[in-house]
Amino acid sequence: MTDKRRTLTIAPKPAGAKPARPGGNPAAQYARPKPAAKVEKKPAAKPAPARPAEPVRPSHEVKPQFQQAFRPDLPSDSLALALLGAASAVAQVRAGSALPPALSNVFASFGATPQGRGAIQDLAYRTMRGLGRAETLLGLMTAKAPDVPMLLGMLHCALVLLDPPPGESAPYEPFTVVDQAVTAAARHPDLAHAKAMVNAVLRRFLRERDALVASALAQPLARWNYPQWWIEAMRAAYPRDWEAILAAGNGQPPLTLRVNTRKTGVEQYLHLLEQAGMAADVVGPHALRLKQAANVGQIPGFHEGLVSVQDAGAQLAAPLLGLQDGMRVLDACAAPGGKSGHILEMADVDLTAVDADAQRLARVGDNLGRLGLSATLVAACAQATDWWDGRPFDRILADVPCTASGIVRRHPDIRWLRRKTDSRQLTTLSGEILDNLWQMLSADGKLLFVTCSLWPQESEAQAAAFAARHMDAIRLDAPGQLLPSSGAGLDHDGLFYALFQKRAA
Ligand SMILES: C[S@@+](CC[C@H](N)C(=O)[O-])C[C@H]1O[C@@H](n2cnc3c(N)ncnc32)[C@H](O)[C@@H]1O
Repeated sequence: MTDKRRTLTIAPKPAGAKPARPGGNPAAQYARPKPAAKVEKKPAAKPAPARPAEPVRPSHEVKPQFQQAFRPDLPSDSLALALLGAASAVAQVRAGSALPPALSNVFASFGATPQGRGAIQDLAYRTMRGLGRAETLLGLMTAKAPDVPMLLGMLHCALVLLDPPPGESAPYEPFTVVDQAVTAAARHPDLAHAKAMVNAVLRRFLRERDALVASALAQPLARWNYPQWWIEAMRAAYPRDWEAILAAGNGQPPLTLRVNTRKTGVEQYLHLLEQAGMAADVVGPHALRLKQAANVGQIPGFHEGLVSVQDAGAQLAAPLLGLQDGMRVLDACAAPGGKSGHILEMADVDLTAVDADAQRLARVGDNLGRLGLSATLVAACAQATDWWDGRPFDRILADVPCTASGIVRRHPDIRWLRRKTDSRQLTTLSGEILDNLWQMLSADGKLLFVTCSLWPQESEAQAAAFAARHMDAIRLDAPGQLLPSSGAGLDHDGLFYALFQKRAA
């Protein structure tokens, strides 16, 4: 099967121009002809040393400009448009963007309707979860992966639809997927040349599905849908649990709510949900897992601040701090403010919320506003002191930046974006943050170190190294490494908690 590459048309040469000679300057053939002018004779200059001949760059070597934002004239609720939107988002992730901003770009450039957004988002997230398997299948059917990002994204998205994960039914009939993928390809400038290839690959997959899937599953990339280095690192870190951890990261995340006990109670809110026809399980002291996902607009009392969306594992942070009214509390990496809100719901404290990202920090203000709570917001780096007034804090929450390897079920793009070396850089930064914050803690005060990482170097090893550096740090009881789990009465992401108290002088 051949993937015919597009060639660029070369601008016509000006009439009368000499044919370009091999070895001439390729740019010269496009230069505007100089007006005829009197030429002043200069004394004869030394002949320039002969330059090595530069070959003319053939047109097929010129990288085409891809049009990932092109919106063809297709019905806004068609699967063809959803395939193109998702393919564009997937292509952006492969180029290094996180999925949420990639989707925002697609929605804006496509002028997507709410229904269209839902379809594009669903397909893009599915593809992130099944990318390793789709990539492996495509590799089995083509000699070389297509180098047009939209084409690659389109084939991955279509294969994910034709090949749902075990136990899940296919969301569309196979012939619909093939028909819509070919229609989409025909209407897009990056794909039109490969319309026949899209058709051939997808039909071949349908014909040879069993053999292709069996062959693909022999490869860890397809079996687990994570990069090879990630699989190996997880296996090394968790020799007993690595398979369950990888599988958990491929599951659908639940929608878990935190009940705002300043405004209502768990039983009372469960009743409100019931009245709205929504069933939920209790998965923590204030945590309710909805049985069916919903938009926040559909959640009773959300806009009035009765509840927030927060994973049950993340809901452990505020209670671990042992808060009391009147305390001075620092949330050092606060945005978007999930844990800040919980802290303020639990006690009347004077909260300072710091985050290095001013845009994300604004979301802390929005979230607290919805809950009817407030804090002092500071856009600053937690490893610096220039923002600190020198007054010690009674409690510090350090929910440090990390690789987020524990929340891949919510952010399935993370595994494809991270590099093996990211962890080392983030560990250095979080070590600096912890050391800096320690001096801001009062004697007897408590610092809670949190990550949403599963890599031990970011979590337990960091906590142990911190304790070794600070002889005045007493390590108190805390959950340590929580592996992602879901089940009856239990459902949380992978998080790490270490709690330290400063020895009184
Ligand atoms: C894990 S998130 C915090 C989540 C938050 N605690 C919550 O519960 O909603 C980490 C945050 O650290 C911020 N951050 C990254 N580097 C930072 C730094 N050097 N100083 C302060 N904040 C930083 C990021 O902008 C991000 O918002």
